[in-house]
Amino acid sequence: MIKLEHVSKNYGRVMGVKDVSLEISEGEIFGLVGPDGAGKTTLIRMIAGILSPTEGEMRVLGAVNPEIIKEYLGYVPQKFSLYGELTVQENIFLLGSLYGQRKEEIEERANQILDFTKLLPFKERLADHLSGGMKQKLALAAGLMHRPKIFLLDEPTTGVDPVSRREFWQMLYRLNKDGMTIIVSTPYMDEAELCSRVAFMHNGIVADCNSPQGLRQTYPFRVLELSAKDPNIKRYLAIPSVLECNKFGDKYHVIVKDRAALKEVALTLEAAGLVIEALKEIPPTLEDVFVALASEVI
Ligand SMILES: Nc1ncnc2c1ncn2[C@@H]1O[C@H](COP(=O)(O)OP(=O)(O)OP(=O)(O)O)[C@@H](O)[C@H]1O
Repeated sequence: MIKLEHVSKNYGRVMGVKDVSLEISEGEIFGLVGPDGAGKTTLIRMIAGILSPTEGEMRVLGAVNPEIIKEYLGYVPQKFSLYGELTVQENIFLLGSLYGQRKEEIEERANQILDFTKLLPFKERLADHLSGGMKQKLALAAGLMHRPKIFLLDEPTTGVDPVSRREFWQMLYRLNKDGMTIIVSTPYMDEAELCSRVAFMHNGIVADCNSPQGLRQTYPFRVLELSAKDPNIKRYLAIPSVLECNKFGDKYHVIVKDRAALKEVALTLEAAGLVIEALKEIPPTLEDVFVALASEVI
């Protein structure tokens, strides 16, 4: 459905995206994750036809012409870009008219999507007076106006409260169930878990791309979860069998090569006089995988 072959984008001397080849199939919820500046926005904007690649080729449903591609796509940008001084309904109506839809068609579609996004009771409210979560729903509604086949969303839930985030994802799931292909960038690991496949971006490249389960299964190391209260834990664990030690909430994830390291870690910490509250092997989380990909140890 979407095919990128050796796509690159440079902004003068800065490479936003480097030699990315990807295929996204119909019906996927395809996630893009990666640290700030990894190239996610650049990639999404190229697929959306807003930016042109400096190199490489991109096809969306067989088309290469951005003007044709735009017809198939809905796009929710990272920053709210609708009119704050217009009401919810006026924003939607305006978009409908920009797409050249007839008045009755606009009204019918606006009612459908405002109902779907639960914005109907707020249709007379100025966009500027909506909460962060509702603004994102309005952006989603706006992107749906022309019935796109593919929906691109750039960090749509960043800064949105957890309840609104869940509601937003329920909407994405319903759209996907009705046949829409979704490409979404997110900084949240729980959202990455909800995708059919995830591409992890780093310094403009796609470092890995697989299902969340596949990413965890191919992770080559073991993860030890450690609970111990000492600010110097990382320093004590500067031993050959420990590859990395990362803080996860109030615990640590100690990344080791093999199971034998568990004993060595315990002995090292005990020798340093540390009280270990808990130390056990756990399956790797997506975050473990991404941390390793970002530090280029896998
Ligand atoms: N218009 C621009 N001019 C120059 N450099 C840019 C421009 N847009 C992006 N970049 C650079 O390209 C790289 C990729 O940026 P991009 O915004 O695509 O990353 P990102 O993963 O979306 O990060 P974020 O989540 O912070 O937006 C970064 O180094 C960024 O500074």
